[in-house]
Formats: sequence, C-alpha cells, structure tokens
Amino acid sequence: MTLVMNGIRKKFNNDYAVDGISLTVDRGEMFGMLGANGAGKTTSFRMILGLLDPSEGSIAWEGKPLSYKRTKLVGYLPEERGLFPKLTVKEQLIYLMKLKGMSKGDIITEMRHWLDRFQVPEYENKKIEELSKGNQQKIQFMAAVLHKPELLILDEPFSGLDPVNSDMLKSAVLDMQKAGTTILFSSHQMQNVEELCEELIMLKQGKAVLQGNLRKIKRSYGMKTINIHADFDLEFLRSVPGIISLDKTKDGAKVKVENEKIAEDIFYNVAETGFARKFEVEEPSLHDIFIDKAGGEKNE
Ligand SMILES: Nc1ncnc2c1ncn2[C@@H]1O[C@H](COP(=O)(O)OP(=O)(O)OP(=O)(O)O)[C@@H](O)[C@H]1O
Repeated sequence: MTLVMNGIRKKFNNDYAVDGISLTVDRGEMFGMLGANGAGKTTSFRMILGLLDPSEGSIAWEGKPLSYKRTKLVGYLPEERGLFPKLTVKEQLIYLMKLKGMSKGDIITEMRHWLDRFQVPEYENKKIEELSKGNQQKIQFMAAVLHKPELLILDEPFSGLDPVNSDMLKSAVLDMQKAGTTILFSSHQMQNVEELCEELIMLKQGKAVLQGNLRKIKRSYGMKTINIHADFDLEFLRSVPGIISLDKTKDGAKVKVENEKIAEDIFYNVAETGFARKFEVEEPSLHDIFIDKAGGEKNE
C-alpha cells in the first residue's frame, strides 16, 4: 500500500472542487483519473503533491504526507506546462533536475538516454522556444522522470501529441511502471486510459462516480453494445424497449442496450426477421461508460 487519500474535500469559495474522494494506489500501479473539464483532477493532484492543502481528509505516501521536503520522491508533469523558452534543453534540465538533487553528470547521462529514446538527440543544445509544442512536452516529461521518481503524476500527458509521439510516451510510461514506479495520470482520451490502466477513478463535479479495476468495471457494467451484420434494414429494432441507441454501419448496425436481457430480446427480434451474418455482444468501451457516468448537462 503506498498512496492513500482518505475522505478528501477541497473547497474554493463556496464550492467543493473535490468532494469526498478516497482511494488507494498500490506500489507499481498505473492509476487513471478521469473526468470532464473541471471535475477536480488537477486539484486532486495538487493536494497529493502537497501544493494545496485539503479542506478535509488526509493524504499519505508510504504513511507520511508528501511535504515539500519529500518532493525528490515525486515526478510531476503539470497541466500548465512551464519551461523557460530562452534556455536550451540541456540548461533547462540541469536547472530543474538539480532542484531534485541530481548531479550535473547524472543529469547529462540521463538526458542523453531520454533524448535518444525519444529520437531527438539533436535537441540537446536547442532552445525550448525552437521546439514544437509536442516536442516541448517530451522535454517536460523528461523533467518529470529524469530523477527516477517513486511516484509519477502526469496531468494530461498525451494532450497535443500526435499518434507517433503518443505511442512513444505510452511505451516510456509502461517501462517506468515495469521498473516499479507508481503512476497516476489524468486523461480525456479514453483510449489511452483503456490501454494503460488497471485501476481508475472517474470524477464528476468532485465526486467519484466510478472507481475500481477497469476489467471488473467493464465486465459488471450493465450496458452492452451489439454489433449486427445483416442485409436487411435493422431500423425496426428502435422500438424494442431498453434500446439506448442504434447507429447504422456499412454492414448493419451497432445497437447499445441497457443490459444483457435486452440483448437477448434483440437477438430474437433479429432472428425472427431474417438471417444475420454476425451477432456479437460487446462490453462497453470506457468512452461509453464515461459518457454514461461522467457526461451530463452540468459539465462543460
Ligand atoms: N485556485 C482555484 N480557485 C478557485 N477555484 C478553483 C481553483 N482551482 C480550481 N478551481 C475550480 O475547481 C474545479 C476543479 O478544477 P480542476 O482544475 O481540478 O479540474 P480538472 O478536472 O483538472 O479539469 P480540466 O480537465 O479542465 O483540467 C473547477 O470548477 C475550477 O474552476
């Protein structure tokens, strides 16, 4: 057991940005924090890092609060990226990593390892302002990991990255997890969360609306999607009670239903009408669960 948040609330003015979150992240776990804009993800991260004090509740890493003195244990990729545009990559990393207690020699060795890994060794002496936003993000990521933190917190690490760079970052994050780093990250991109996380929390207006093991959540979630391939019009299925939506595809339709029992009803309705080449019941994607649980009129 490593990171424990217990009954955390944070009030700004008269509203709770975080409203009663409890969670445990075990050592070496990859933990996803999901939520619409303003749900309370960044505020939660700031409290874990000791940058903000909770209004109520307690947070501990290995049994103790993460005060400023213990920040060497932590790597943080903030949502509002903060690099000095006029410094070179090397100068920037030396400056930031010295604050984490690293020697100049170690910083340069680690920096070269990561620049090679990200396939940009030529950036060492380039100014930050000369790099594209995506490449600046790689440098910001390096500033979070060069000192080999025990706990790594990544706020929207994939935003603004193209698919190639996004995959590169994903594989780096997975390798860090394999090496024993505990990782918390937030993302709006459900695909990334599905690929990386075993455990997650989904926030809505500061409250947890879903929490636990991703595979278990998907398995136990009532909603199912049925992928039907048929050569006749499936429009009539819209009148079956319990249908959430029906989207036509080039082969037939994808039908979202409330539960497995409704899927069975759909099966018989289709079979009575004609021959379906395919009838497959799929577990909901995290995207569907997110819309169902964390979407809604009150979110931006
Ligand atoms: N310093 C602050 N003062 C007042 N309100 C704040 C402050 N920081 C955050 N909030 C409010 O707290 C709520 C949660 O914000 P937070 O940044 O944690 O959300 P988020 O889930 O990270 O959102 P996003 O996905 O947009 O980054 C928002 O309503 C925000 O306006």
